[in-house]
Amino acid sequence: MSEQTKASARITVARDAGEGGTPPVNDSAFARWLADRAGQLLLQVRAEVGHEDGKALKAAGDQAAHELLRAELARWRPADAVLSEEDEQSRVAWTEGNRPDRLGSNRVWIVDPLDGTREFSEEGRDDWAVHVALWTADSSAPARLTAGAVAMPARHCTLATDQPPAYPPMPLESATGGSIRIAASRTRPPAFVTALAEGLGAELVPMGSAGVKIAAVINGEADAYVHAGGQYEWDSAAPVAVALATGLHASRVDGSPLAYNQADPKLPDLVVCRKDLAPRLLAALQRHLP
Ligand SMILES: Nc1ncnc2c1ncn2[C@@H]1O[C@H](COP(=O)(O)O)[C@@H](OP(=O)(O)O)[C@H]1O
Ligand SMILES: [Mg+2]
Repeated sequence: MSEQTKASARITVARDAGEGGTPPVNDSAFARWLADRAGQLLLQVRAEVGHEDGKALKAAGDQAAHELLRAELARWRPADAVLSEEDEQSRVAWTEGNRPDRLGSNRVWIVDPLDGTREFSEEGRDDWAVHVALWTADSSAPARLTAGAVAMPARHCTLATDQPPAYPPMPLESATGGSIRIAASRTRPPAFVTALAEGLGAELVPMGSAGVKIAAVINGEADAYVHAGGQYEWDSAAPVAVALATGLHASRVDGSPLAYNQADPKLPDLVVCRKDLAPRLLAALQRHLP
């Protein structure tokens, strides 16, 4: 047995032994419960596998969290469909006549078992998350996202729609120097983001994980999150569910609405910010769109 297989076996044993009890019936509370369980498992994987081989750690984390989410959703929400980053066919853009179950389902869990995989593999970094969202076809909720949870276990923090956080306060000029703080990917920021920030007199705040960046806007640590150039539904569904429940603005960078459980799961760009900032930011973004 290789060292990695041994580590995976130990983790599986520990996961099975770690009883999660009976989860809440309420979908939002269930999303929090599930994201927290996967988050705790990921901390365990990190501790057991170690950071020596980053690739092995990423693979072990992705797999362990994915399997836990899959198993618990099958056990506690057996009638619901699932769209998970780690499913083999998750990136397929489906066509009529060849449709996965989720496109005909009323309830679809959209999950990212480990968002910020790169940061998870880097020792000392805490900007990675577990995303669990529920999309329902007949929902009147914005973007039809009826539940969402973002667990950030290395930050000891989980944001979820069962207790939507308070709307972030306007930042004090004394704290920010009056400039807008835009959270952006530390490794794959949009090509235009430096020019966008210069045009707005804004400061860029690089971080890993879409969930952590949207959480930063929710917590008031940043004023906006801007992304373009590629992403999938699971990267944003859960944190956008919490941001919308909090009352924040979330849309595509051209201002059009975000839509989930689409035939093609690509959702390449988005902006999340306080409502007062949205008109100014969207107008500035217009100048950078093709
Ligand atoms: N250009 C791109 N194409 C596809 N996915 C992208 C992307 N830029 C960012 N992402 C995904 O968005 C998530 C947040 O990225 P970042 O930390 O760079 O902001 C990551 O998810 P995963 O970690 O789940 O793969 C990353 O893979
Ligand atoms: Mg992701």
